[in-house]
Amino acid sequence: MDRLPCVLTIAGSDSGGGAGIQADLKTITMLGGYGASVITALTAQNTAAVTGIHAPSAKFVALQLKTVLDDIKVDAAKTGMLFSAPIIEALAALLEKKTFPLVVDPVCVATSGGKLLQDDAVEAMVDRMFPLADLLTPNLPEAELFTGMRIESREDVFLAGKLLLKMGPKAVLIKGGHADSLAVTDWYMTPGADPIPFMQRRVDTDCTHGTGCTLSSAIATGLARGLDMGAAILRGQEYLNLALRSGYRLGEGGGPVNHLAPWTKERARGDVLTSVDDFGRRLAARPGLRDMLPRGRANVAVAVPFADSLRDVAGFSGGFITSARGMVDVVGYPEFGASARAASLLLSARRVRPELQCAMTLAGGEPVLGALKALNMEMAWMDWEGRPDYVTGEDGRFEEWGGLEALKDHAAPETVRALGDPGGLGREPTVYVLAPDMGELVAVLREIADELAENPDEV
Ligand SMILES: Nc1ncnc2c1ncn2[C@@H]1O[C@H](COP(=O)(O)OP(=O)(O)OP(=O)(O)O)[C@@H](O)[C@H]1O
Ligand SMILES: Cc1ncc(CO)c(N)n1
Repeated sequence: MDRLPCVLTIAGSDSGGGAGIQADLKTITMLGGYGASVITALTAQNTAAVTGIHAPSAKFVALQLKTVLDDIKVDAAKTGMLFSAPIIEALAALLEKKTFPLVVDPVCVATSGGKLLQDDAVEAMVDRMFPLADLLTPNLPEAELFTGMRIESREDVFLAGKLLLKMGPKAVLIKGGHADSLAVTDWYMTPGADPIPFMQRRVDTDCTHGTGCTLSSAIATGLARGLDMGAAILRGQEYLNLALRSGYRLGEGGGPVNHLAPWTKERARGDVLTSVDDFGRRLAARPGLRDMLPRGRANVAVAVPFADSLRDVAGFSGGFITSARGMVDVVGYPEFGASARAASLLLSARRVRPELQCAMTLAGGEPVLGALKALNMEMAWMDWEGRPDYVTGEDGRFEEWGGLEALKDHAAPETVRALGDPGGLGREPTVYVLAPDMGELVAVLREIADELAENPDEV
């Protein structure tokens, strides 16, 4: 086995497990690093509060660092909660000789409000730690504290960044998690260069315990793996965003981000392929589906949890084709990235309805429309005529744009069971049925088939 890149975290322990050393080690492991740790302080903490802090002597904290460095080759490190001036002094004296990149997350206050840096340690943090940082990652309140200025506008962020850079770090990332906007922008600044925005979509959640710790560890792991700073920040943000989207409530306070999210997603891939395969067999075994499927290609799209690209949605490599007798030919094999149209539609629908996991192409002619109506299944229509110029009919681009628009414009998007494409010159009208899981998709198709055949035993 090749050696894993070693990432050292120098931080406090969070007994609740969502932030601090615990978040750091989970992040480092998930992103392919080997995590070593120097514990600066123990916090008695849960999701709601920090109820106590117990710090070892500065000498013992330094002994942990010296002992790790004497034996283990560290490829990158991060600091988090450093707690007191003596601890900072003792660590800095050793870190001055470091040969690896260091990310300094100047943790001051827990998300739940507990103070994690003593007031008289602020100066030591600035004087001793900032000059050692390859990247400093303050959130907005921390940037305000260290610069002594109020940050209310983008210009203020840039000015604060300049002031922080003067304190010695090679680069600064001012995190925007605490600002109030649709996208979250973290501003990356280096001396003499224009600020660079790193944007992610804002996740509507209060499960943000440990976001800062997770991001700084993820960046350090990227650096340890040899990424440059820009790529390490981007990868770190992507990981954090997925972990935020799949966060969950653990106790009374803001829940933790889900560090395991990439693994959960990966593990689901096998199950999704199996379900696509089963679905194809069931469809192929049913005669009389002529009215249900379009004359051209149809496909099924099934997404893994937290899917965010076509690579996360499976279908059949060649889709479905109906023969003149109404038999379905399943073409090819289950594959991720296969069904461009149905998958693009599903991904866009999931932006409004994240619970949707499946979509399937049906014929858009009167029989199916009539059946949907008779079954009281709510439909929304995509607007081929109203599409902007850059939206072509290729590769699912229309479905990606049209599906989102149709759901966004609908008065009650949560009630929509199918999205219609009216078709046009050379385009066959189609309907995409939407479902939260495979069982539901099969049930809906059965209802439609029953309605079409007026025969309760079909499909
Ligand atoms: N709701 C959100 N949606 C998307 N990204 C977010 C959200 N909240 C925070 N982030 C991102 O999380 C990272 C940490 O930002 P934040 O400003 O919350 O740091 P922090 O306050 O140091 O974190 P901590 O809660 O661990 O103290 C940043 O990259 C930020 O953009
Ligand atoms: C130990 C520790 N470090 C950092 C944070 C910041 O979220 C926290 N809550 N607890």
